Amino acid sequence: MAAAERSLPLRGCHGLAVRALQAHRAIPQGLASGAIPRLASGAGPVRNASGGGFAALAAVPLLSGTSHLHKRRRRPAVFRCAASQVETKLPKPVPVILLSGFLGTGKTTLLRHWLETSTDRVGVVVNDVAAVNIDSKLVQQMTYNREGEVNAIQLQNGCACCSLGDELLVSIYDLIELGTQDKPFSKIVVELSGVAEPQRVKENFDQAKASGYYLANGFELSKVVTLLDASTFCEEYMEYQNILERDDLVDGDVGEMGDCSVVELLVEQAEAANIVVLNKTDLASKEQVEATRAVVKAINKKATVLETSYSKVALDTVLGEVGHAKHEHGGHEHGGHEEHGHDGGHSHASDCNDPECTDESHGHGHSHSHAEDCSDPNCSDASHGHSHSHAEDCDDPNCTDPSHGHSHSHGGKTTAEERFGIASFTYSARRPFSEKRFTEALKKWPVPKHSDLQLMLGDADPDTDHPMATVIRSKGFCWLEQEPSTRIYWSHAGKDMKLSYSGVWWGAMTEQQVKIMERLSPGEYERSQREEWDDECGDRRQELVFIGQRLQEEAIRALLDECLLTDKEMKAYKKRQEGAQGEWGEEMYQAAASPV
Ligand SMILES: Nc1nc2c(ncn2[C@@H]2O[C@H](COP(=O)(O)OP(=O)(O)OP(=O)(O)O)[C@@H](O)[C@H]2O)c(=O)[nH]1
Repeated sequence: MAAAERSLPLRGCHGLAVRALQAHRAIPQGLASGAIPRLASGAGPVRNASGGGFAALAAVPLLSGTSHLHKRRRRPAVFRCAASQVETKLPKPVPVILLSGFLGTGKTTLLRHWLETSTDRVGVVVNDVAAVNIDSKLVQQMTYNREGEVNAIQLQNGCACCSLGDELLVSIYDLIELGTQDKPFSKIVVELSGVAEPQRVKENFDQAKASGYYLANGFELSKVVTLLDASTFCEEYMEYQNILERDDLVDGDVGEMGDCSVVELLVEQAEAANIVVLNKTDLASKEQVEATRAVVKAINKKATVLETSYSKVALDTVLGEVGHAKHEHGGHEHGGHEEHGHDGGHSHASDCNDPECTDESHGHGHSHSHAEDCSDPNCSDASHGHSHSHAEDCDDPNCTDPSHGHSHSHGGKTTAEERFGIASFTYSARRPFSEKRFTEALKKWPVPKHSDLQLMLGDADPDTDHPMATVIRSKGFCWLEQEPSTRIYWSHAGKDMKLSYSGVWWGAMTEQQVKIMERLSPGEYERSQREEWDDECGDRRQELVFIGQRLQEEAIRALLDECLLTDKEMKAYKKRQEGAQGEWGEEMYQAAASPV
């Protein structure tokens, strides 16, 4: 084994768990090499070295935050038809679970747990606030469930307000279409970004359904699950109260108001949930967990509250917990679980005679068909046809109908930036960090740090003015001088930072190793070559996303740039690496080389 290379952990390449390896062995060949669905042709060239077109598709980003696919798919209003006209021909709607929670609360951990343990085929949409979707790169490896069936993953980056409108519907619609090519998905899980407001997403779904928008057919919103960090939630919630009481801040300092709004977002996410998961109980005291539970109950008394660490909540528990997502309207509420009757005192078959009611699940004796255009200029009922085509942009600034075209009109800002002052940027570089300077830079950052690596990160002399002090969440991959083959995962959320092994860079493998790993993670090598490759470094890189308020982007960039090897150091590094590539631990060979 090369001196610089530590033994390869059996946890696997690119985070692939041994369990996933076993699941993969059970995959029928025919399934792994299934036909490439029609959808693929619209998603750009899909090539797959392993011949597993379907599997490769699972790892291909079908949406990347731009609206090109959405624009291509927009059809004029004439294609819309009332739900009642097509209802009878549709198969059972696929339940959709919205997974929400503030930055770093454990959503991806939960999603990975579900994908690892699921015996059904699950469709996944991963939305991330930053331009680089780190979460999707972690989830993409979970291509197969325990039965060897292919899951499918769609990616979405960017503006929660806009892209979670009809682009989210497009993603779900595409997954449902994909399900018709093979075994349908038993459920679809949407991991919302940490700054998304689930209530807005629910409203978008409701409106799209009500309007009979074709993209909304085939699924139903089943649950909203919100994760909270039990170790930090209360403190943040209490801080909100304190700041509000301080007139000096409320009146004068708009910047500080941004801090208040983060808490508003936490509250909104808890409010919209059917199930609230108090996660990270291992980091919380008993009092913190109890206090969090009490606050959540005060915010949302109908939600079921679960406690766990490392997001160990069974998917079946979530699905079995309540029937349908909570619908609220007017003065009466359709409860999520025990109160859930979905009949607000009248049958759906009969007409509701509440003139104020806009709930599409009630019968209403409206005077025109949904297929026709409504000519009332003041009508805001999304279930009525309105006069502009989906192919065109709607210019009503107040319109929230997801079936209408809306250009991104935030002047380049996302809602997270506008409402909460939360921005993000990605730091990228193609040089390793000097271990010494990297360690020094992190030491002064005033958050507790953990590491699987042998780095001395203890926070001696923490600097409260550290450039990273305003970062709420940071994550991504890094490349260290002393770990030339190992992809290192950097994950920091609130008051916790960890560096862990995340497999081996593709660029550090021999040809034979690549072949073995491709069998475990079909399509991943190709994807990496397409998206992450550099002739000299392969996929080795620094790729770190920083999310926070009043981010000191320049200072963070300068700090990390300082950690990169200098030209002289780089020369010495390359010399050391010559001929150092390629040895694996025996156990890795044994696991990977077993017949599929
Ligand atoms: N100690 C501890 N760490 C946890 C727990 N759950 C998740 N983590 C860690 O917290 C970090 C963030 O977890 P993720 O699952 O990526 O969080 P997320 O909500 O998907 O993050 P964003 O998508 O960026 O909002 C990772 O380093 C996880 O390993 C937990 O219960 N206890």
